[in-house]
Amino acid sequence: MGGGRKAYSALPTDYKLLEEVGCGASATVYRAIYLPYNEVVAVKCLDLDRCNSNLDDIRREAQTMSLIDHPNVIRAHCSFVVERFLWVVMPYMTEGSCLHLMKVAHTEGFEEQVIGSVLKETLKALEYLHRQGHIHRDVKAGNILLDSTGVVKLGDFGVSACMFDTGERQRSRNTFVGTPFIYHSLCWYSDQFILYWILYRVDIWSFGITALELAHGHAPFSKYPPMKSFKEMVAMCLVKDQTKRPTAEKLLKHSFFKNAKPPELSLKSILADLPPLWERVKILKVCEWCRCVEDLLLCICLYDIVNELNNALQRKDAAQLALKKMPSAEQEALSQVRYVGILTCLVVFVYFFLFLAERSSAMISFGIADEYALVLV
Ligand SMILES: Nc1ncnc2c1ncn2[C@@H]1O[C@H](COP(=O)(O)OP(=O)(O)OP(=O)(O)O)[C@@H](O)[C@H]1O
Repeated sequence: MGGGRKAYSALPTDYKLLEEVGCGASATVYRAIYLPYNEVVAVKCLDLDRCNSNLDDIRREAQTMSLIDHPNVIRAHCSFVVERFLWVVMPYMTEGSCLHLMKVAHTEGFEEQVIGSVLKETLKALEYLHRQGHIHRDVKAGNILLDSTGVVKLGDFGVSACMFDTGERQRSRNTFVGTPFIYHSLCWYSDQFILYWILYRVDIWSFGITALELAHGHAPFSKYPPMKSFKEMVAMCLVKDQTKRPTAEKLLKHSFFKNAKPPELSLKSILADLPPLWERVKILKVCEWCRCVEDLLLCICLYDIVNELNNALQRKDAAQLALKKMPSAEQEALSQVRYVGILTCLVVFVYFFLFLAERSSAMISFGIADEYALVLV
């Protein structure tokens, strides 16, 4: 590897996998030690059996990822196949993704200052990628990684996104991502340039959605009334007509980013007093498990209620047969009482269901808060 970059070997025995620090649709990410340098790295293990792309496509994407050279974009040190997994070795980002952080400790989203810094760094990454002819296509809070010194990097570029792409999307990825430099020069001389010009703006749309994601729960336009510039910036990204969306370069000049603090200052507030990343992953897993148990209990409850209603109806039918001998006024009164009973049951059932549905959606935040308190104790 040239350009003064450190070389990393493709020997799995040179890496000691430690704790799991993240899990995506097709991959698990581990904190690891690269033994020859005694350096902490992240190893993303992609399950090739769960991927749609062939190995050559995946290799090419990983190679593209290793050509990236920008402080705000995660670059792969190297990648190689180990049994049915592709290992992608990359710098370890001690605080994980923004999504992760929000789930564990900022369920209401981040404050304006933090959002401004994180988004500005992300935008710098996008501006670089677009200038190089790349389209990220998977901009989201789960792919914005942070470290304890306030470094922000856009991750997951060109590897996991391609895994599930098929048809047009896959073709366009191969065209625009697989051969960026040649393509970039060629497209200046062809109609395809127009296509490229439009396509990269999908990243701007996702960027707008990511901005809302980071502010989620904040009701961003109410809790912080002065966020007018934020609102305006997001609205610019979420214009339906792609040609009217701004470029990353233009967005960077927006007043919302002009006032953004450097991340090493603003991120301190959200990173303070948290357990290490791998502990947080465990907490989230426990919460996920609790949610599954709650769902299971809900199913059992519903099953019992439906069973009970069924039995009640059967009892009613049996009683009606017996009542045929009774005088009609008495029959009427009794059946009215039964109908009221069944109706009450149904109303209780609906209320109970709504209550549990609401609880189970709120559960993850409460669960995390409780678990987190336990860890801190
Ligand atoms: N270099 C890294 N350092 C530290 N943590 C990481 C690193 N890369 C990924 N992670 C953590 O692992 C999680 C899963 O990573 P991955 O890239 O597979 O996730 P994803 O993009 O959220 O999933 P998907 O592939 O389904 O889109 C991330 O959300 C992040 O918390």
